[in-house]
Amino acid sequence: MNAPRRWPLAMLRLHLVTDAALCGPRGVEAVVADAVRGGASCVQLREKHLDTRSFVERARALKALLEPLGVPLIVNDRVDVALAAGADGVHVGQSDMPLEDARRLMPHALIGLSVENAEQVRAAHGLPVDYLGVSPVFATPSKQDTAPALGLDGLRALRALTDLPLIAIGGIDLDNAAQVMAAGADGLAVVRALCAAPNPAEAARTLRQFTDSPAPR
Ligand SMILES: Cc1ncc(COP(=O)(O)OP(=O)(O)O)c(N)n1
Ligand SMILES: Cc1ncsc1CCOP(=O)(O)O
Ligand SMILES: [Mg+2]
Repeated sequence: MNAPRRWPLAMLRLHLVTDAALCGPRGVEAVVADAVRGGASCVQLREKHLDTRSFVERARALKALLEPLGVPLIVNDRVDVALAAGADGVHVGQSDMPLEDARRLMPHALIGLSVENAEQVRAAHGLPVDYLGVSPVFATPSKQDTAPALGLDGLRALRALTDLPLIAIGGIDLDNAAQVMAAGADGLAVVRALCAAPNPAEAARTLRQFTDSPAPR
């Protein structure tokens, strides 16, 4: 049995995962502000190259931006950074801090876990997790070290194994978002579709149409 859901599904529908390089000269904060205005319902700060101090500063700045808007901030990989910045949660993968340790350190946080196959989905049963990030649905240039793409059939197969909220990630864009939702995702997580969008607010608005009115499965 998983713990009762503490975070409403509505908060998980459209998950912006940041990429500072793709945000470019606009900067991460401006892109996040724009995407949230369009309907991004949660933000994951993902920094693979920042030093710890800069990571904490960026997380604090985003938390200050998002708190008044009621949009949760999740930190990728780093429980210490999430705690220091007062973030709402953390996203951990299969090689990151074990989920149970993250939960012990952040008892009330929004905690997500990456899963790439059926074994990992089964192993997540009973863990104190709020959502599973299912990846990668499609091949993506945004992350190189992934398992082979699941495809829509792979996503459907994982959907059949769990009632935990499934947030699909990897190669999701405006053209395939409807199919991904129809294959059983509860929400979408995207990097390029928002960080590289000429108009992140408009892109978020369009993606929200797919997450909020999914085609029948
Ligand atoms: C929502 C979501 N799902 C999956 C991931 C991938 O996490 P992980 O496997 O730990 O890989 P990195 O993002 O740390 O490179 C994610 N970040 N978000
Ligand atoms: C962080 C991450 N985890 C699995 S795939 C991925 C990158 C997704 O990026 P994009 O939405 O640009 O394909
Ligand atoms: Mg990770």
